[in-house]
Amino acid sequence: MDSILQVRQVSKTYGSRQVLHNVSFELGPGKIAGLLGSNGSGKSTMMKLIAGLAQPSAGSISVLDTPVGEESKLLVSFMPDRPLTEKWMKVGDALKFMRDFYPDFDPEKARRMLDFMTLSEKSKISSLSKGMNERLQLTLALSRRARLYMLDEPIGGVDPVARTKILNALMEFYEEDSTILISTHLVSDIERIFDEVIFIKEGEIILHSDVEELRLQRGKSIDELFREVYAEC
Ligand SMILES: Nc1ncnc2c1ncn2[C@@H]1O[C@H](COP(=O)(O)OP(=O)(O)OP(=O)(O)O)[C@@H](O)[C@H]1O
Repeated sequence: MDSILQVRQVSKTYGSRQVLHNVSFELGPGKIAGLLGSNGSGKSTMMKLIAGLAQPSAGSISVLDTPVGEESKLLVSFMPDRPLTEKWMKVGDALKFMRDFYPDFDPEKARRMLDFMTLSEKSKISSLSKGMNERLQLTLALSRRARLYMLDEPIGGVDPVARTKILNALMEFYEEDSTILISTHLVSDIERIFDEVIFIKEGEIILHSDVEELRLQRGKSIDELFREVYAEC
């Protein structure tokens, strides 16, 4: 398998607290993978390390054989769980900001996505609802021509209608040769789009599997399995 992402024996410690324990996994091209875990299991920390926004305490990460650093940031588009945009901006300013910052940002794709999302370039970001803001952040992240997209809780805290819209946009605008890693604990809404899932519990990977194989093997939906595994958390 050609690997897009390689995570090798990564640990992360904050002060005296170890939040990731010897994590290893790989993702191939053209996959949508779910990074699933309950609150505090280490999903955001893992994504920040892959995005190069924090350093592992041990181990190594590479994207398309490029060790995580300045160069790998050009290959990875990251939608963090908190917006990168400033509240004073209008949606159009956010597009300009992205174009100035990232040479691979595609303004045409962003405009098509904004239409799909029923978002106007003239809207002030501070006036957007949480669901609309999530739509904007997803638009900005997916409008880069990256090889790996990472979306941290893209449907967190939004209503079911907005969730469906966000997931439909993801399927509509996803480039099929790229790879997407999506963190969430809201599994039932989103499991239909995953090719594979990674379960992370207390900073350790406890399962990494193809979704179809897992459903066949266990005779359960991913959501049912998730609820079983995290029942005691
Ligand atoms: N900068 C930090 N300093 C100290 N502890 C941190 C820091 N960032 C995260 N943690 C701790 O690391 C653990 C994992 O947090 P993380 O945000 O990665 O989990 P998560 O799975 O994304 O959770 P959630 O679903 O709640 O966002 C938590 O116990 C958190 O308190």
